[in-house]
Amino acid sequence: MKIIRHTDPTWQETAAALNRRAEASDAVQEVVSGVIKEVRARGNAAVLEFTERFDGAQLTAESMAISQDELAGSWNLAGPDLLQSLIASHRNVFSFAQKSLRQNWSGTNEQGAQVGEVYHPFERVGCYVPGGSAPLVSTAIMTVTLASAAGVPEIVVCTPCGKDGTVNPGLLAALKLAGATEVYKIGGAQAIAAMAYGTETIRPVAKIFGPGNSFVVEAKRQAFGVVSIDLLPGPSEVLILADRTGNASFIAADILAQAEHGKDSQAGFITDDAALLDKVAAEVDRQCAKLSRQAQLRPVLEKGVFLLLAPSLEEGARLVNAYAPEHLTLITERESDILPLIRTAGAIFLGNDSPVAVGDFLAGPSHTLPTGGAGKSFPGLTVDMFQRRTSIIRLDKASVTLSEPIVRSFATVEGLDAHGESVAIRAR
Ligand SMILES: NC(=O)c1ccc[n+]([C@@H]2O[C@H](COP(=O)([O-])OP(=O)(O)OC[C@H]3O[C@@H](n4cnc5c(N)ncnc54)[C@H](O)[C@@H]3O)[C@@H](O)[C@H]2O)c1
Ligand SMILES: [Zn+2]
Repeated sequence: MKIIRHTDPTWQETAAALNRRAEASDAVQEVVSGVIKEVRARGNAAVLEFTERFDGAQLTAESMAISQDELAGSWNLAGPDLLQSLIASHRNVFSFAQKSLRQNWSGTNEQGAQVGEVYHPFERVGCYVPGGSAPLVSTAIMTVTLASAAGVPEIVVCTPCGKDGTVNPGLLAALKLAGATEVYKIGGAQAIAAMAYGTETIRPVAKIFGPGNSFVVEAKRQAFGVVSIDLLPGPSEVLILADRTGNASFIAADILAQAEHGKDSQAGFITDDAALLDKVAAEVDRQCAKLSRQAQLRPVLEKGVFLLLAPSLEEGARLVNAYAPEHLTLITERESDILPLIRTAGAIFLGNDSPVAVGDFLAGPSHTLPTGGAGKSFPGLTVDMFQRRTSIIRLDKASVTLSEPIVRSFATVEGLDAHGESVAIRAR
């Protein structure tokens, strides 16, 4: 763990380094553009080759698709305990999504023209569900459920398989419950390219959703334009901002829950209370010893965890905004002062009793959230991202007459006399 104090001589530089930008390394960009190029040119053959190279699985064009029977059968393999939990989580996520659906509306403008917005679900979307280091059963619920709630008829899912070519049955059960209509057991940049450009087996989608590792996220970024995308949800992270009212054991538990994701995940703790900082550091060490995923925890604790003593909670909030964390936990007796200052967090967890893990699995908002600083430009996944909006305009004689002089002056200055005439001809 890195410990940083505002009294350190290097404080300014360390604080400035927390101001992140979401960009993939040159190496990742290069690998991904190579994969996309191959998949565009050679379709299935390239997808299958990359699956063998990166996932160690030998698939064929037929075996890369999971049949509806296999999907339905997963329900019996998943076990009653997991099924109950999937159903509970799905209920919360579906009901949250229904509340944030956009509705059609229609009104009149100042000239009396009818104006409004109409929303339709996308016809065909792609959801990526990560599976490289763990089967992200929860991500199936947290993306596909929103597509279903928006009424998308064709929901394609790609998720990587293990070396033996299988996908965790619990993950398949979650996909079935959430409403996936096609599932392919491919992952990484090759899966994103297949959904964006299509192959002999996978018809292209209009928009791609869902989190993944740096290869997946970079592939979505490079496919943007051919398809639209939701956001850039990469390796998971948490930041905790607390004053003296923070519970050191709870805070340490959340840091460790984050660190066990392993690899590129990050956890930070910012406080204005020096005694709390020391207690949290001691608690992290104490609790870590009892956990099972030491291989994932140790490297993250070494490189990806920092504890920071800030001169004030306001300065802490400024650092939070610069960092733009995926998850922020805010614990303070001055919540009404500090909460309004936070502008870039993907999701905010309030108070000592709100573990991030409940947001990961159950609470209701999608856990698919911007990471790596992308929170400055992107919000987390919402159901309306599965709705395509269009606008409606209708005029009549009265409103066209009232609009005409205004159009004429724009047309004159822009030198577009046919525009002016197309309105005048109706107003006369
Ligand atoms: N931000 C969010 O909302 C959110 C939610 C859930 C998960 N996540 C993150 O998603 C990530 C999932 O990552 P993962 O790796 O477990 O699964 P993944 O499915 O995203 O990635 C696995 C794929 O990456 C490809 N790959 C691996 N190494 C490669 C290489 N060297 N070159 C090219 N391709 C390669 C492989 O094709 C493999 O199928 C985690 O970092 C997790 O934190 C984020
Ligand atoms: Zn998590």
